[in-house]
Amino acid sequence: MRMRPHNCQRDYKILMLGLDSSGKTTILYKLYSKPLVRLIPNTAFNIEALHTPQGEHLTIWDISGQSRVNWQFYVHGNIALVFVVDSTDYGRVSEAKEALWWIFEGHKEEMKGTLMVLVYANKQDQPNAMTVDEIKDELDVENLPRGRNGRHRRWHVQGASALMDVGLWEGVDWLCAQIKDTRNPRLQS
Ligand SMILES: Nc1nc2c(ncn2[C@@H]2O[C@H](COP(=O)(O)OP(=O)(O)OP(=O)(O)O)[C@@H](O)[C@H]2O)c(=O)[nH]1
Ligand SMILES: [Mg+2]
Repeated sequence: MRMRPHNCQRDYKILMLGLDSSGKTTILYKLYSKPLVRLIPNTAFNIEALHTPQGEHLTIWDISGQSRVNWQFYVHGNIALVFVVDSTDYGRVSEAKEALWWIFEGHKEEMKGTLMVLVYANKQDQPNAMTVDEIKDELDVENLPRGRNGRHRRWHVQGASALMDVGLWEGVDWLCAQIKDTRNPRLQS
């Protein structure tokens, strides 16, 4: 059975980035290929809004990885970054790391409110895929710069196969749990 986010109650903007061909659009398509789906396609990006039966609302912006320069136009105002990696692409994993770090280091002001990083280690259906731990180490996710007021950014590397529809909702559910935590006054800093 699919896991669905069950604890998001407001509108949240979420940015999905990653190198070209990592699987972003496939992930988006799989996540929203349900009766709840509302699709707003565009040439450079896709936006999908999910309304769950409980009234939760996530808006995910899927930006093409082909021209990374364009990413700068979308980095502002996202509560979370979803970064997608092709786990089979050993030749470009260092480029993926460089891209991930550039998002944060090159856009400190715009990204300061982005408190969560969900990495999809995608294409796990392939036998030669790097593991979740390998992707975590290759991207050095643990050491990403801190957010607003030096606040620790929460991160999670989720093994996934967009093709087989595996791991995607687990990632979304993690995001929703983190978003819920940010509303918890005890955890505000
Ligand atoms: N084996 C496998 N292939 C996948 C998976 N996810 C995506 N693909 C394939 O990877 C290719 C690229 O997928 P896209 O979703 O178009 O990649 P993208 O990240 O949106 O690429 P850009 O829009 O160019 O930035 C397609 O041929 C997909 O079928 C997966 O989990 N496993
Ligand atoms: Mg795409």
